[in-house]
Amino acid sequence: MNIVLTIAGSDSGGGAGIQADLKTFQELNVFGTTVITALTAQNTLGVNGIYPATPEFVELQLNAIFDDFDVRALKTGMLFSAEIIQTVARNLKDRNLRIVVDPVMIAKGGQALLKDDAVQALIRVLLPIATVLTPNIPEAETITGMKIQTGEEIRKAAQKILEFGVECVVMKGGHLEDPMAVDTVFFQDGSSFQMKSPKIDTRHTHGTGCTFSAAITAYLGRGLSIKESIIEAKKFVQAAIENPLNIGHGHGPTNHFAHRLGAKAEVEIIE
Ligand SMILES: Nc1ncnc2c1ncn2[C@@H]1O[C@H](COP(=O)(O)OP(=O)(O)O)[C@@H](O)[C@H]1O
Ligand SMILES: Cc1ncc(COP(=O)(O)OP(=O)(O)O)c(N)n1
Repeated sequence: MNIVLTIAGSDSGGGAGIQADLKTFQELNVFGTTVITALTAQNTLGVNGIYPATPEFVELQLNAIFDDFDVRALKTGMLFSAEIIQTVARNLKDRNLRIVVDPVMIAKGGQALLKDDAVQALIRVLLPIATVLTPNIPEAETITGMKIQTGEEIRKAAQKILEFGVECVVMKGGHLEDPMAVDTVFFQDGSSFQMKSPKIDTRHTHGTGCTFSAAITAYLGRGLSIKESIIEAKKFVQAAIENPLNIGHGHGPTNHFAHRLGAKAEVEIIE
């Protein structure tokens, strides 16, 4: 069995964070383990409170996992503070791991999931060891300090992110004014490709970023290439958005079961 890990925050509402990651891992036939960085009191209407773990307890969880399991790939989600980021990066360095970094900063309801002063730590210690970084446009703007609206601005920002040391960056286009959900992927060797799918008109998009990065991690854990993992993950999240569950009174979760129930999503790949 392929073992993967998520280092992220708990979403009591079950649509994002650790819960979305574990559901995705289960659906994609990998064994999921967890390191919880923070508890959130959260539902589809918003985040009512955050209770972070101490960096020492994050390290204790990491040791528990690495002392016993042969983890092949992992993802990071909500990391909350510079201290937790430093603890995580220190414990991941020099291990033979494929690392997906989802630079979670702000929840859909506007609540901060990463402290402002933690962004520099993310750039300095986590990006250099990342295999894949999956920023949405606002996150990419914060990381690069650049305004991003056009295709050319996406390319320039991606170039700057690659200079921070990540192997591959997926610039997620879900937040752009576009009838299609277009993600553009850039690699260190200068190659790139685009993934296009119809943008679904729905408010049930809570946890889309978590689900996408968890699916990339699952496919990497199963031994797929970086490119294949990203394409298959885009299909997984598209199917999850296209078949909503109608849970809660706000931004409802995506449907992790859609894949198991045979939902197929068409994603156009443009080289
Ligand atoms: N309404 C939508 N319809 C189809 N795909 C979407 C939609 N919103 C986001 N996506 C896709 O979901 C994935 C996660 O992106 P996004 O929602 O932007 O992440 P985040 O949750 O980090 O803001 C990306 O592949 C993006 O293109
Ligand atoms: C605990 C926790 N982690 C991450 C998020 C953000 O998830 P994301 O997939 O970006 O979805 P939205 O918050 O944008 O709906 C979260 N909310 N909680």
